[in-house]
Amino acid sequence: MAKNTYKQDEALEEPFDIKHLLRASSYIKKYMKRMILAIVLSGIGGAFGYIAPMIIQRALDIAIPDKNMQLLFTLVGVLIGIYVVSVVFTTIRSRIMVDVSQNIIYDIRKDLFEHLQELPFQYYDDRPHGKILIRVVNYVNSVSDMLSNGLINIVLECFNLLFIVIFMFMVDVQMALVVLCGVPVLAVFMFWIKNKQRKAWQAVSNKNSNLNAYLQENIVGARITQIFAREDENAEIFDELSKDCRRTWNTAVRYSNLVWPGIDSISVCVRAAIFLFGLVIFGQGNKSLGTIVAISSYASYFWQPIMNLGNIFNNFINNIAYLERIFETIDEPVTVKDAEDAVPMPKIRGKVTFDHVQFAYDDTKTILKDVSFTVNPGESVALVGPTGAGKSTIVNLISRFYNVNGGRVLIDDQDISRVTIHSLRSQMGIMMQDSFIFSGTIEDNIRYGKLDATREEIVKASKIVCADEFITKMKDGYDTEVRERGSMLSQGQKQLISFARTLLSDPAVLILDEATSSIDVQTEKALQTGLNAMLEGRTSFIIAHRLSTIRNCDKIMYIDAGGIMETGTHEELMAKKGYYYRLYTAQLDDIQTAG
Ligand SMILES: Nc1ncnc2c1ncn2[C@@H]1O[C@H](COP(=O)(O)OP(=O)(O)OP(=O)(O)O)[C@@H](O)[C@H]1O
Repeated sequence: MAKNTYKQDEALEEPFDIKHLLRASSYIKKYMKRMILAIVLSGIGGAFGYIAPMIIQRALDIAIPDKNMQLLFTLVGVLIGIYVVSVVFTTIRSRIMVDVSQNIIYDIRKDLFEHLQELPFQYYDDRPHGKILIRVVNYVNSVSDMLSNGLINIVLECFNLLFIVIFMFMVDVQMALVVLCGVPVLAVFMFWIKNKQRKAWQAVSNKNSNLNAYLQENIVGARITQIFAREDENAEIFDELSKDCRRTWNTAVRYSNLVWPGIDSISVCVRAAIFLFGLVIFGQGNKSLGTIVAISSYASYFWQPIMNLGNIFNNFINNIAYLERIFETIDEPVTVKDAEDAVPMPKIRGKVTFDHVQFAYDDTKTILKDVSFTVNPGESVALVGPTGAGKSTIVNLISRFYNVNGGRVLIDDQDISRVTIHSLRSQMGIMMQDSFIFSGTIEDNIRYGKLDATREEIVKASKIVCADEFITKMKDGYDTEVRERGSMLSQGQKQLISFARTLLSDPAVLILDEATSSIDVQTEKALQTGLNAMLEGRTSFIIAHRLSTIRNCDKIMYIDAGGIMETGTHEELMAKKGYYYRLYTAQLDDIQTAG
């Protein structure tokens, strides 16, 4: 997906490209045997069904006029037998196909999800998440139906058509030709209506995708909407997007509603022609009543497969576009990935070096220009500076969430682009300002840091970071269910849980990006002991706007204008009376004024 917003339709009207279908065949290969069995069962069931009009013809032309009851009962028995076989075979086929289709959905979703998990931050920065969701949920459903039922139905409908034509010719060649005269008329009508229908349904799909993107954005931003009382404006946008959905849906349904009346009209004309030709033009008495009834039945069957093939063709065109979108996502380059000769990162001691690092998120602006520094194992470093200076960018590069554009980031003198990402990140503890809480219990959330941790280890970590006190006050303690995103917890509580989670993972390098911003001063003071215990023996990078919290760090780096403007301890930088001094005193002044 190119960069996109909820206001932009996705390009779905692609020229039919067989390569997507060929690629998709990898998803159906392992279910081929079952699909062939389904085709055979349906073929047999269908063929049996088409014998019925011939049996009725015999009943009307022979058994009833001759009053041959034995023949009549035999024919009725055969009819019932045909019906039973058709039903049994069709039911088995349906079961097989439901199973195959669900397996294909599972396989494609698995590939998509695994890939989405590997995609770099940048991918998610550039796209509405609602549109990513619609690919994984709706498009995959639709495509899997095409790959399973769609492909089988093409084969079956072609067989159906063939059977019907053969049986019609077996009943009467002249009358069969009369029926076939309706085909060109039907073909023109189908071509016109299906083209309209396809475009109309693509528009529906696009508008739904836009609505989904906007809805998702609004659910996440519901609090901000209410804070800024933006409900009316948002409702208006939502209203417009909903109207687009309604309008496109109505148009699509209007075309769909034209299909059956159109086909019915052609079918009625053909059947009228059957009676006209059968009873008048070919001469009275030349065609038996049974022949006319049988041909008329076949003629009514005849349109169904043609109509179904038209629908399948339409679905194919739409689904090929969906397939392309799915493959586009699967092919989205994982720009941050293991090098081919990547080796596992040995146990980290904690020396972190930036060696002439250059970095830009995009072509518009260089964020870090030739940044170099070294942090020794066990040192704590605070990154300070104005907003947007590049502090978070620096810590994101240490964990290799982005690749550097120039220079190297080294840990223990090892270039981190040469080690496996998993071995690197699994030794890092990263705490962001927005502490993400998953649905589940508090214990589950803390255990996220170490999946095999015991309850004792969890409680111990919580005690160190001062989370135990508020957790044990809750009715169910560590077993308290926190709803999605931890909506029942305060920001500070979420951060404390996050601290416990990080401590449990026992990282060699610790990154705290505004991690204590939501914790009240009192708790922060209490937490400081825990925090000190946490920092002990680990290299740590701390970003904090509240400068009082980083005074004791071994080193403070003042970041601005794409580089490090000052480095030193709190005392050194205060004595220097430079950038840090001004920032610190300004903050002190603010506190005193507020006090
Ligand atoms: N995903 C992104 N894509 C493009 N530009 C980005 C992205 N993330 C950050 N930036 C830009 O990079 C610059 C540095 O951002 P960064 O988040 O590192 O600043 P910061 O010093 O941590 O700021 P703050 O103190 O406000 O958190 C900013 O100008 C920001 O606009």
